[in-house]
Amino acid sequence: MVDCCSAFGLMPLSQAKTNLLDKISLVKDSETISINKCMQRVNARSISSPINVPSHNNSAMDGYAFNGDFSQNEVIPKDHKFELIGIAMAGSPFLGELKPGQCIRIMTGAVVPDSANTVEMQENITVADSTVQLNQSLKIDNHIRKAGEDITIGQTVFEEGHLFSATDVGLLASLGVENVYVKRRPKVAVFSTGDELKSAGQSLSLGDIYESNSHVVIAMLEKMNVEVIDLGIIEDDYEKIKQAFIKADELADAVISSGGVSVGDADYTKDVLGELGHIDFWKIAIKPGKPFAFGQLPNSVFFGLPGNPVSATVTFHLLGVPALKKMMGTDFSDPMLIPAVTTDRIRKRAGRMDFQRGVANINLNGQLEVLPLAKQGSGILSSISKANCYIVLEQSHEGCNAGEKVNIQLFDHIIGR
Ligand SMILES: Nc1nc2c(c(=O)[nH]1)N[C@H]1C(S)=C(S)[C@@H](COP(=O)(O)OP(=O)(O)OC[C@H]3O[C@@H](n4cnc5c(N)ncnc54)[C@H](O)[C@@H]3O)O[C@H]1N2
Ligand code: MOO
Repeated sequence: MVDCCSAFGLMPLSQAKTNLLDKISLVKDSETISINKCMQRVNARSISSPINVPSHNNSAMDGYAFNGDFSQNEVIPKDHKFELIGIAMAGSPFLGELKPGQCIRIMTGAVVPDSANTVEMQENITVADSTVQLNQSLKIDNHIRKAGEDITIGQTVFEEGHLFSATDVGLLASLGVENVYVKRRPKVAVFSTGDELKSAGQSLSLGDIYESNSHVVIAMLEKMNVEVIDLGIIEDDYEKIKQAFIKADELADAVISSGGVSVGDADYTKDVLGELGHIDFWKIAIKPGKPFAFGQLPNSVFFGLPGNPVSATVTFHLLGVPALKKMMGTDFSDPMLIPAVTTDRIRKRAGRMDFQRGVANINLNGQLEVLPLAKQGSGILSSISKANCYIVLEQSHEGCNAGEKVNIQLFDHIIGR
């Protein structure tokens, strides 16, 4: 049976995504870099811990470490007194041995000697001369951070394919790791097509607009930490667009253009793609973003984003991001769909899967709600700039009233940490 969309030449998003991802291969090379440069880079070799973290039992508080007699029951009673025999600072351990009934002064992070079996914070202690008295009863192992309780020596800390975050950099540093072996950054060439497109600083004649799609795409590519090759604005001229394709294909693993993928008289993108390479598909059953084109060039894969700014952003999010993540060698699974209640009526006709722009937040009842933004046109860049999520409406969805449940996808879950 032919579904409504393939009858009109529109491919369902899931099928488009599967087709596209099948054609994406992982960048081959890897390199060694400093951990300080590894944010948003993909780990190319599993990393195991060279040490225990923490490497020694240490105190979680400024206070006193005791050798308490826990043989009767597991609590030392309030008012119990200990003899104070020394001090342990972070970086200056106490090297003696505590006998039962003895204690030492200890600072947060200092080694708890093997001969101490519990720690109390100084607020719960009374000290007079060399005697330390408990203001409340004390349990064994209190406030001791055990060696290896976070990570044990030899434990795998990062699998191959892990995308490093800022806190991962800290974790690597805490293990004494200086360098990591990571996948090469994919090279991505970007250009925009259109006679009407001008750059900031240029004056606008009637019909001209300031070009924005490459700025959005490049900003998102930089967030993904891929290598960007900015080829600028190309006029609506078949030969010039062809030359841009050839140059981009020579330089990059992936080429992303915007504009010229519809049916207008100056929409040359897919014709050039067909001449130089192969069109895998064109037109998908989504709104916005229907005329997206995907194909292959001799050395690279090609993503033809539609010119309308919201359509370009949506198609980059839905298809460009997972493809590049796959190329980078990291997780490219779909971002979470989260149920939320719409605060307003949503209009939609059955046919295309719709990615409306919304603002999600937790209301006073603790419920996740989403406001569908009023202006949903595919040229309204300010709406997507205001939004923090997509309201994801399946192809057959026919709109709904305020108070009904819809699914959302948070932008932060799409483009990553
Ligand atoms: N007869 C039909 N016309 C259109 C259809 C259709 O199915 N039949 N589809 C519409 C849809 S949906 C979209 S989306 C657009 C996509 O068209 P193109 O990819 O060919 O894009 P352009 O025509 O070049 O531009 C569309 C629009 O976006 C502005 N634009 C283009 N590039 C940029 C840029 N880099 N920065 C900012 N704005 C840009 C451009 O000025 C136009 O206003 O086609 C519909 N038409
Ligand atoms: O798909 Mo177009 O992107 O609806 O404006």
